[in-house]
Amino acid sequence: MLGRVNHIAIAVPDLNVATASYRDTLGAKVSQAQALPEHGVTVVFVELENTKVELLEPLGETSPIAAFLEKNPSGGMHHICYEVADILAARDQLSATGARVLGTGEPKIGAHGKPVLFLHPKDFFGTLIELEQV
Ligand SMILES: CC[C@H](C(=O)O)C(=O)SCCNC(=O)CCNC(=O)[C@H](O)C(C)(C)COP(=O)(O)OP(=O)(O)OC[C@H]1O[C@@H](n2cnc3c(N)ncnc32)[C@H](O)[C@@H]1OP(=O)(O)O
Ligand SMILES: [Co+2]
Repeated sequence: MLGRVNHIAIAVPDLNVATASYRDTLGAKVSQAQALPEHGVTVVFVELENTKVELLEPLGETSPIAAFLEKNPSGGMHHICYEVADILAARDQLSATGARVLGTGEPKIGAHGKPVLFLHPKDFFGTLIELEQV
């Protein structure tokens, strides 16, 4: 079911500080910040040769990363995003095994303009998984 790692996400308390650190200290290529109100986050992508790192800052009162940052105030690794060829087939296959698909269960359009879904971290060894259809 799984294809490539599309990105690894890090929740950060201050996106400007984190972006400057990746750009100026680590010498990485970084994207412009993108606000995604439907997802409750603002994102910057760090573009690497073999994958991307997604820096996430909470946006709005009901951000899904707010509780995570309360528990990890200096930030932390938040999720890993795997590519899948058919997100609805992946969802149905996973649901049949008892894995919890988060939210309504219907894919939303993610930061790359493609359908995404999230799987509960308690079902995958403490790691929140995002699936992105490519
Ligand atoms: C789509 C735009 C962009 C993109 O790439 O295109 C993004 O990636 S947006 C990313 C932000 N969106 C999401 O994270 C959506 C999915 N997340 C959720 O639905 C929630 O955050 C959820 C269900 C993972 C946790 O929410 P909840 O309100 O239940 O928070 P709790 O603090 O009560 O957590 C319950 C339990 O899970 C542990 N937990 C929470 N988050 C994580 C995590 N990121 N990694 C590992 N574990 C996590 C938390 O510690 C609690 O454990 P407990 O043992 O009970 O303390
Ligand atoms: Co993501």
